[in-house]
This record gives sequence, C-alpha cells and structure tokens, in this order.
Amino acid sequence: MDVCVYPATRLEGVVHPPSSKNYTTRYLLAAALTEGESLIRFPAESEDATALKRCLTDLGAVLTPEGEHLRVRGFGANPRNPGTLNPGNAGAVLRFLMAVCAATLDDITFVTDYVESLGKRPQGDLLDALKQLGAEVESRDGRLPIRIRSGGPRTAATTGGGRLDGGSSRLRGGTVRVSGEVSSQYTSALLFAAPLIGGDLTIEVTGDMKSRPPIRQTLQVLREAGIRVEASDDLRRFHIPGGQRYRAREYTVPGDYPGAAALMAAAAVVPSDVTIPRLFHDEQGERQAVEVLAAMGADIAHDGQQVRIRGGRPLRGGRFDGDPFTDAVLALTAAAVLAEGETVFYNVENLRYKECDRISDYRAELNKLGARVGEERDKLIVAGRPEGVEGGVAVESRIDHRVIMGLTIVSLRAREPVVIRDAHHVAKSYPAFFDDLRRLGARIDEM
Ligand SMILES: O=C(O)C1=C[C@@H](OP(=O)(O)O)[C@@H](O)[C@H](O)C1
Ligand SMILES: C=C(OP(=O)(O)O)C(=O)O
Repeated sequence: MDVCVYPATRLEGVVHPPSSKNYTTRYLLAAALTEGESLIRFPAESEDATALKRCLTDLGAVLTPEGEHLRVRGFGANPRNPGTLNPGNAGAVLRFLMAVCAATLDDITFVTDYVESLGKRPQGDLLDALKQLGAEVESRDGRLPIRIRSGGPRTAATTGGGRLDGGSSRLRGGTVRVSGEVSSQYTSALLFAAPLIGGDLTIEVTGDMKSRPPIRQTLQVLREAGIRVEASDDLRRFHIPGGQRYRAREYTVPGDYPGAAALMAAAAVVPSDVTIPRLFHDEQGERQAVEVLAAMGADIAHDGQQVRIRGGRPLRGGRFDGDPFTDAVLALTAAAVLAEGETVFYNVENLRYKECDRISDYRAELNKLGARVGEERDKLIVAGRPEGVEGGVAVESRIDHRVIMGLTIVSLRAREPVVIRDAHHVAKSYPAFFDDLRRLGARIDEM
C-alpha cells in the first residue's frame, strides 16, 4: 500500500500510542517459558507481535485472546519441535528464539520471507556465543536461513541438582563471551536462555557496547518472571544460576515510546496541541525523546503518565548521543530536518544493522524530500530547514517502519504532497500510525 501525505496545518487531540513492542516481546516469551498460565494485559497488536505469537504457538504454547488481553499457557523448558520457525521481519524475536531453542531443542531451522531486510541483518555474534555453549550452527555467512543443532548427548545438569523439570541441558553452562557492538539483542537472547541451561552461566559482553536500555528491559522482565540474575552495574557481566523455572503471572504492557516519539515529533513540527497517555517512567530509553525535543525548543511536558506537546514554536538543532534512544533517532532526525541550524545524532552506527541501513538509506530518502542530511560512519548530520522542504516526490519505505514514520513527519511540512511507497510496512510496530495522525487532523490518503 502506498500513501500520499499532505502538508498539515494543525494537529490536535488525544492519541493512545501502541503498546510497547519490546515489553510485548519479552512478556510473551517469559509467559511461554513457564509451565503455567499467564495473563498479558494490552499486548502490542503488530506484525512483530503476530510473528512471535505464531512462533510460540508452533513451539506448543496455547494463546487465548481475552478482549485486549492475552492468556498464555506455556511449554516450560520443553517446547514442541516444529522443525522450522519463521519470525517474519522481527529481529528481537529471531535473536531471542534462536537462543531459547538452542537451549531446549535438538535441531531447529530459522527462515524469513524478508530476504532484503531481516535476511540481510547480522547474526554472527550470537551464533558464535551459542557455539561456545556447545551448539552446532549452519548459516549463510552469519545470516538467515540458520540451522541450530544442540542435540549432543543430553548432559545431565551439574549444578543445583539438575533442572527442576527433570530434563537436562542441550547447552553447557560456564562462561560465554558475546560482542555488544552490533546489537544488545544477542545479550538479551542469552539472558532469556540462561535459566533453561543445566549449569550456571556467566555472560561477558565484549567490545563497544550499544543499546543498554533494552538490556535493562530484559533484566526487569526476567526478575518479574522470578528469574535470579546477578548483573554488574555496567551491564557487561551477568551470572545466572541454571535450572531455574520461569514463574507464571500477570503482566501489563505499557505504551510504546518509540512509536510515541514519532507522534511527539509530528506534533512538534506543526502547530498543535497533542496529548499522548500511557507513557510511564519505565526502562524504555526512548522516553528521552521528551528531553531531546525540549532541548530543541519544543513545548513538551511529561507528568509520568502522559506527554503533552504544543507545537508551533521554532525548533533549534543540537548535538545528541543517539544510542540511549536508538528507536527514536529517526523520528527526532525528522524533527531536526525542520529545525534551525545543525543537528548531529552521534554514536548511532548500529542503526546500519536494523531493518535497513538507517543512516545511508534514511538519509537518501529524506534528501529526496528536500532535506539536507549528511552522514559519517556513526552519525546523522542534519542542516535544518525551518522553512520546510519541497516534497512533491515519491519516496521509498526501505521495508522499515521507522523510516516510514520519519518520512511522514517531514512530509507534514512539505510544500507539495509526498507519496510514500510500500507504507504498509509501518505495521511492523505501529499498524494504526496513519489512522492516529488522521485522527489528529492530518490528511493521509491510501493509494
Ligand atoms: O531488545 C530489543 O527488544 C530491541 C533492541 C534494540 O536493538 P539493538 O540492540 O540492536 O540496538 C532496538 O533497536 C529494537 O527495536 C528492539
Ligand atoms: C530494530 C527494530 O526492531 P527489531 O530489531 O526487533 O527488528 C525496531 O523496532 O526499530
């Protein structure tokens, strides 16, 4: 589906953000790893959530919708073996399931239809870690399709009298070293698998570590699920006793700051009065989007429950370390396109390894609109155009939901309407994005 985005004169109203993608991923997985029945309130409705639910069902979990909530009966440490799993275009889903399946299944293959997106993303650092723990791995140069075999002799657990469920580990415990430079998801994946391994596991994160906030989300959810984890303050070293059991319970998914950041940026670049509820002080690093927009001069306030933006003030550029709020950088870059002066988002090299190369590809599409964006290895550099951009062109989605949201934001301040091709990919995390902007007063036509 293509869309045509028209210049906006005003945005006004209350808009509920989607539920958090990252917390939904973690709560669904934790619930599936129990042997009991959990309830997840307000899980995200998105393509990534659908992909994970499909995979967990294939592994033997029983998912029962209850209105806006979801009841999950888990498979504990003994999933059914479907032979093949397809995580769609969801990176975190793929990484987390590869580690969990390596610990619990003897032979599993991961595939994707998104050959030009997830199929291009690197998995090698995680595969190296799994091989250190005894797995055998086949891949296409560290990329999908990937086959993981952990079917060695099911070694009896040697720590803590063996696993509670009487099973035994498919991976050995001990110490594993994993690079944190490309993605924090490899570390999170090992953290989710660790309790399922017979022996205790020590995880050492090497290199220039990125994306610490999602690691904190992982630690929060593991502790909520009753898993004991010792973590160093710098999040470079973890110790997890083996043979632990995930505890069934009720979870409530908060609002999604990355999706909300796109709404905040849209409201900041046009005259507006927009309120976004269900945004709390949790471990999502993208809540810093509020501080960044405030630093750029936006009239924005967060009371711990909701964010209110009154747009129309001129924005000014600034210099920001984008790593702590990685999934908000593209939306904030869009705001910077319309600010006075230069804006630099630095320390963002790992944007290049996501749904697309979010530095070079995003820059190319923004500049088609009339933006003036440059790049360096780990930077996005924006020469702001407070007068707006020309527009009147067609741009590409690059199969990336956050590119689509960023291009939409800038298009609200284009002189001529903009066509965004394949805009349906926004549904990866935010299916209702265009409807929500229409509800606030934007004109966006499906083509
Ligand atoms: O752990 C997670 O759920 C995520 C971690 C981040 O990825 P990186 O750790 O690769 O930056 C983020 O971009 C992604 O949307 C979700
Ligand atoms: C990169 C993202 O997600 P994932 O890594 O889970 O595909 C994202 O949501 O921006």
